Amino acid sequence: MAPILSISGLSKTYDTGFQALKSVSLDIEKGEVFALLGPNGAGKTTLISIVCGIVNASSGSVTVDGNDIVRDYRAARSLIGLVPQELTTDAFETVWATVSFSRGLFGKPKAPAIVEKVLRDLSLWDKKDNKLVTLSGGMKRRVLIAKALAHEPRVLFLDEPTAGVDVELRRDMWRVIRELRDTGVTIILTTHYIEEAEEMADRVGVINKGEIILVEDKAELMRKLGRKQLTLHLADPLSAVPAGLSAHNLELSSDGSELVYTYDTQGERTGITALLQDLNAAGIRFRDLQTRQSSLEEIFVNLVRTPS
Ligand SMILES: Nc1ncnc2c1ncn2[C@@H]1O[C@H](COP(=O)(O)OP(=O)(O)OP(=O)(O)O)[C@@H](O)[C@H]1O
Repeated sequence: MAPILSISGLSKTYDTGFQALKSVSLDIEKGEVFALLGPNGAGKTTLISIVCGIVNASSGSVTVDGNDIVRDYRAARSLIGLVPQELTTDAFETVWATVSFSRGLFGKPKAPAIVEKVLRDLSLWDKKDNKLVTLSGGMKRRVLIAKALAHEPRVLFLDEPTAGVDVELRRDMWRVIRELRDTGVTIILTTHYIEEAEEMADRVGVINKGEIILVEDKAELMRKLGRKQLTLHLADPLSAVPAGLSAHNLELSSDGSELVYTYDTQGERTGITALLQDLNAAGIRFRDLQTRQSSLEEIFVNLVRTPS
């Protein structure tokens, strides 16, 4: 299946001479949730702004469902919705008016039934006559999404959808985004919350200093780069790792009560069997054990860490 969004060799140098994007290529499949992760200033907003026609690229091309964003800009733009971070419309408008107006901006004919469906899907229907100023933060965020959906885009960009919101609202937003995905909308979200990517995404792309340094299926990424730790809770504390166990990659906790073994989930052998045999031979008994996989957070920090 052809990708719904295809970005090819995209570069951007701002007037200041700063190169914010360096030949970025990326294909987004229809119906997926793609999380673009990156530290501050990595180029996420620049990338989205180019695709949405807000910023011009210096070179490269982008197509949306086969429509070039420069040559066929009308067709391309009508397929895209953008949920910005902030609500900038008139605070004294009603929800209904502001969402209907957004549809008009794309030259689409009035369609009360579609606006109604969008508002109902986002649980905003009973707020339709409320002025924006009277809404809670969570409801305002929903209005932002409703505005971006009013012209029935097939690809929805969410720029930091949960920046600065509390945990409850974040979970609420995640549910809303999942429901949208279930209706067939392709979703691309930028975030610096690893938890968000881990929770929501089918695939993860990492951008750093204007370059895409990795694109991977999320589960595959965690499997590939993930390291696992096996913690053994000892029956009797040790003062040092016994010499007989020095061949294993072991660390002893400061109170001597736990041995931590780190291994690569990618390795042919984990080494756990040999470790357990050697522990037995050394007469070390343990009361309990647990394993822990690295989180996307740890993987991400390792990826973007500048070598010192
Ligand atoms: N109009 C502009 N003129 C010059 N430099 C710019 C302009 N807009 C952005 N930049 C620079 O380009 C780089 C990338 O910015 P961008 O906003 O795309 O990053 P980001 O990944 O979205 O960051 P954040 O997570 O902080 O939003 C930054 O160094 C920024 O200072």
